[in-house]
Amino acid sequence: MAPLELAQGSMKSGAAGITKQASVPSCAYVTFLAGNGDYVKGVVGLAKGLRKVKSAYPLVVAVLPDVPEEHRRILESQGCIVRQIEPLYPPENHTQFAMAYYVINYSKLRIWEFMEYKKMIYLDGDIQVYVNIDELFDVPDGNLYAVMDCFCEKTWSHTPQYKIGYCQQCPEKVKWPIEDLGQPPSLYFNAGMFVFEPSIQTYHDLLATLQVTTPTPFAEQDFLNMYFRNIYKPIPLDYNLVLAMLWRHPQNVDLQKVKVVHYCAAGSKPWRYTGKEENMQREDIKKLVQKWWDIYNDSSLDYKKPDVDPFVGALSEAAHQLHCIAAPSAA
Ligand SMILES: O=c1ccn([C@@H]2O[C@H](COP(=O)(O)OP(=O)(O)O)[C@@H](O)[C@H]2O)c(=O)[nH]1
Ligand SMILES: OC[C@H]1O[C@H](O[C@@H]2[C@@H](O)[C@H](O)[C@@H](O)[C@H](O)[C@@H]2O)[C@H](O)[C@@H](O)[C@H]1O
Ligand SMILES: [Mn+2]
Repeated sequence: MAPLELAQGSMKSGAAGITKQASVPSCAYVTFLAGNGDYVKGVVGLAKGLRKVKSAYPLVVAVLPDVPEEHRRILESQGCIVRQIEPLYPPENHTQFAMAYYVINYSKLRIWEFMEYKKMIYLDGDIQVYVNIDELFDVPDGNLYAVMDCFCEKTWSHTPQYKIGYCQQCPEKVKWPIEDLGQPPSLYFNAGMFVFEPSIQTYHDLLATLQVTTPTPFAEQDFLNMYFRNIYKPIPLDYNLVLAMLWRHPQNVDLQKVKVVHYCAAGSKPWRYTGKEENMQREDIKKLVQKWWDIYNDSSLDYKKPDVDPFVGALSEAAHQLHCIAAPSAA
């Protein structure tokens, strides 16, 4: 039998007996799930999509307490690591969110507390990964990486940029009138996908800052853009195709190169798709929705628990248990 390979960061015997080796923080994908509705289908699809592209990293699902046990079991049966988080709300205010349900999205901020991971890639549950993006775990530390959003949908009609027809996706088309409106808005990312580093200091500062920040229409997306404006680094839209780009900025999109699709346009959630909303009869939209369903319905992509020889399993469990025992003092 091949020599037993214990789990990384497990116990190694040393001259002075057992010495504890600190476990190395790893990386993971993380998504967010709230409620007992149908978004769980989005997360199952995401888990299967990451498996299809052979990602080397697990998918953690941060679930609010209102996610039912049955949905949690479904996610665990698909190989997800389910972690409950507590809801997080902005200060009381009469803000009109672009979508009323956006208020629950502030709970996403809890993922900064996932300290067992050195770097994580957050993905909305309405995102699908069609090409492996594990390379993003190798980006330099110290920044938040995400794709620039688009200001052209009606959801932006409350903003000055929408009113004058300015969008960061085509800044030359309508120049920002500095003399009238001052500096143009900072580069603004879509918060459906970002690469970040969990940090307990950042987490506590996020929560403290949230409590003294007036909520705005795009809820936690606006807040994250304000908070990380000095360390935000744009990455190519291939990593998060906000669907509206297909009709708002087709010149910026090459579907052959797109790796990640974000089904955030009204009516585009595949598990709710009826084709009735504006733009939903486009051939590219119909193809992308079908592409999502092909993965969701592909049983060959279901998680298969690895077979573990009972002896090996017991030994590795014992090693894991030992890992938690403090090394005897040298004295
Ligand atoms: O009822 C809900 C609403 C939102 N979400 C989660 O919050 C994310 C952000 O919401 P959504 O994607 O609908 O916002 P959009 O990107 O469409 O603006 C979703 O992808 C889900 O991961 C959820 O789990 N349940
Ligand atoms: O809670 C605010 C949400 O704001 C963002 O969605 C918006 C944004 O992308 C707009 O630019 C689009 O016009 C709109 O369709 C889309 O729904 C994030 O995708 C989502 O994760 C979440 O942060
Ligand atoms: Mn989304």
